Amino acid sequence: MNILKDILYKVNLNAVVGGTNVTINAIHFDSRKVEENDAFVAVRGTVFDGHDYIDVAIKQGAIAIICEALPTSLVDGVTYIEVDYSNKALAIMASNYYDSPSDNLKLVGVTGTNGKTTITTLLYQLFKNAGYKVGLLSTVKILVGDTEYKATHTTPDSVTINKYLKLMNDAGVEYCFMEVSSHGIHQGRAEGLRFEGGVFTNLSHDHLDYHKTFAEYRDVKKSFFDGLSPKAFALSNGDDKNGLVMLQNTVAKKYTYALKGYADYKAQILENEFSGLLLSIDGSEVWTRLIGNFNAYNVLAIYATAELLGLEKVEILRLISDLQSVSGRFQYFISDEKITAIVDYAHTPDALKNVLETINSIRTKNESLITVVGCGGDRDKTKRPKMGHIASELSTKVIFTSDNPRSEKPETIIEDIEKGVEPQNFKKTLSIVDRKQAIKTACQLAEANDIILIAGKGHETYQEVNGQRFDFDDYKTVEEFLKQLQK
Ligand SMILES: CC(=O)N[C@H]1[C@@H](OP(=O)(O)OP(=O)(O)OC[C@H]2O[C@@H](n3ccc(=O)[nH]c3=O)[C@H](O)[C@@H]2O)O[C@H](CO)[C@@H](O)[C@@H]1O[C@H](C)C(=O)N[C@@H](C)C(=O)N[C@H](CCC(=O)O)C(=O)O
Ligand SMILES: Nc1ncnc2c1ncn2[C@@H]1O[C@H](COP(=O)(O)OP(=O)(O)OP(=O)(O)O)[C@@H](O)[C@H]1O
Ligand SMILES: N[C@H](CCC[C@H](N)C(=O)O)C(=O)O
Ligand SMILES: [Mg+2]
Repeated sequence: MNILKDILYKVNLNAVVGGTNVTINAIHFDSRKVEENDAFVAVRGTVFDGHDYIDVAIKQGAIAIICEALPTSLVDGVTYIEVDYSNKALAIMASNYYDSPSDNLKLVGVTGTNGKTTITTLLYQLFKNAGYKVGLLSTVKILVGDTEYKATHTTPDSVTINKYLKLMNDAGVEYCFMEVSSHGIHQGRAEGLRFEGGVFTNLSHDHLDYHKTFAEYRDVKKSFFDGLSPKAFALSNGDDKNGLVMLQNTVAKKYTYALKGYADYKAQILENEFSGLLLSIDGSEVWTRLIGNFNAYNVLAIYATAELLGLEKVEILRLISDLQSVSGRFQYFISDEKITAIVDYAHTPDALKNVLETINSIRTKNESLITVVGCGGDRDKTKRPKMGHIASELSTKVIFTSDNPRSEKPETIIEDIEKGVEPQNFKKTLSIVDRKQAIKTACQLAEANDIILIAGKGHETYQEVNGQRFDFDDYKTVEEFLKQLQK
């Protein structure tokens, strides 16, 4: 669809100057990408204000400007549209432009602090193995059927989302599972999409640099459920303190899942080993390769979602037992020297605590747990001491190191982490700025039967320093060092 009038369908318009019966080539929110006959949507961001780039966009060929405040001088031949909230207008326009692609498949959004990638990726796997054509929008990658695209965000901008949903339509995709991040909700990236269902995982400390307070962070997540339609389902974690808050005002059909409290979908952990989890779900036993208590929640959420989407219970249980673990999520190997190396994406205090507690519940007293961990630069600083505290309290030894310092000084980030270490735990800790050296040291310290946890970067294959991404892969690095040590 490329007539401006049609692209603006369902957008709340405050003012229109100029004609809307014009043909638009593409929609952009970045002036630097605008070309002849495009529409430019001026968005107020965290650093810049798109309104300052309206003139630049017009010089580059924009023939329609969508903005929250009309410029004082208008250019002839350009159509100006004033809206309340550009981000929302952009998302609705993107959906119209790509012919409402979310109407043509069953889209399920997963939100919460941790577990989104795990749940969406495993739902993708499960539905694929059930014989359907499936799509995935995740932190790790975007999949349109079997075709893979690079992901730059957990939840991409609305134009990108709709572009991929359209590709999914063209490829005959029936189900799409997508991560819905709090930044994504707050910036309206998922506005205007038709969701078949929404899933809430859990809420714990993260992104308090962006959302300022925990209440604001919670309310942003909740607003995703508030926006679901009466035909959709809203599935929430009943054991999470904020699980029922998410369902408070939604008009969608409400369901809960829980291991502890009362819920529509219940599970119990029967066995929790390094090789996997034995669960009882809705009275049936099922074995899965996924490890740790927190994954019992993920598996239950997957089961409930598949059931709500219409799959047979017996079939779902069979498919769950076939699921392969997700890259960078509790990904582990055991070296010839019997050292276990685990790479995990735990980058929040709660995730780190869960992973360490899982390892501690499985390891014996004679086996040491050596943790290598850091915190991202230009991200929530208040989680740093918390992660330092948790890592040093729950490990035998800890090496603090760098994890995407971005524009910050890595030494300063490490100092912030160290502030959370209790005096009695200081002797357990070391700080090595270079992540490669930190991993090498962990390998040298480890003895047979010990466990090395490398947390925070999971699937990432880079280290981001001052706007540049250098190749770096936790899994490959630890694999190489443990091999070298064998010689
Ligand atoms: C903090 C944040 O979320 N920023 C996102 C936001 O950018 P911004 O608000 O900083 O934009 P800005 O640079 O201030 O610019 C404002 C507007 O002016 C425009 N502009 C700017 C300059 C110019 O010359 N011309 C021009 O038109 C920009 O295109 C933009 O539309 O909007 C951009 C477009 O959608 C995003 O790419 C960008 O993500 C940045 C790169 C980012 O790192 N985001 C992270 C924090 C993020 O979104 N993470 C979540 C996952 C979090 C989780 O773990 O749950 C995610 O979903 O990925
Ligand atoms: N249900 C869960 N509850 C708590 N922690 C979890 C849960 N699932 C996974 N984790 C932990 O959180 C880490 C990140 O998991 P995952 O990538 O699935 O989360 P995410 O929500 O997609 O994160 P992001 O916000 O970065 O996209 C895992 O490596 C694991 O340590
Ligand atoms: N989606 C999260 C990922 C954090 C991963 C960690 N390795 C880091 O760079 O802080 C973020 O952008 O905050
Ligand atoms: Mg994710």
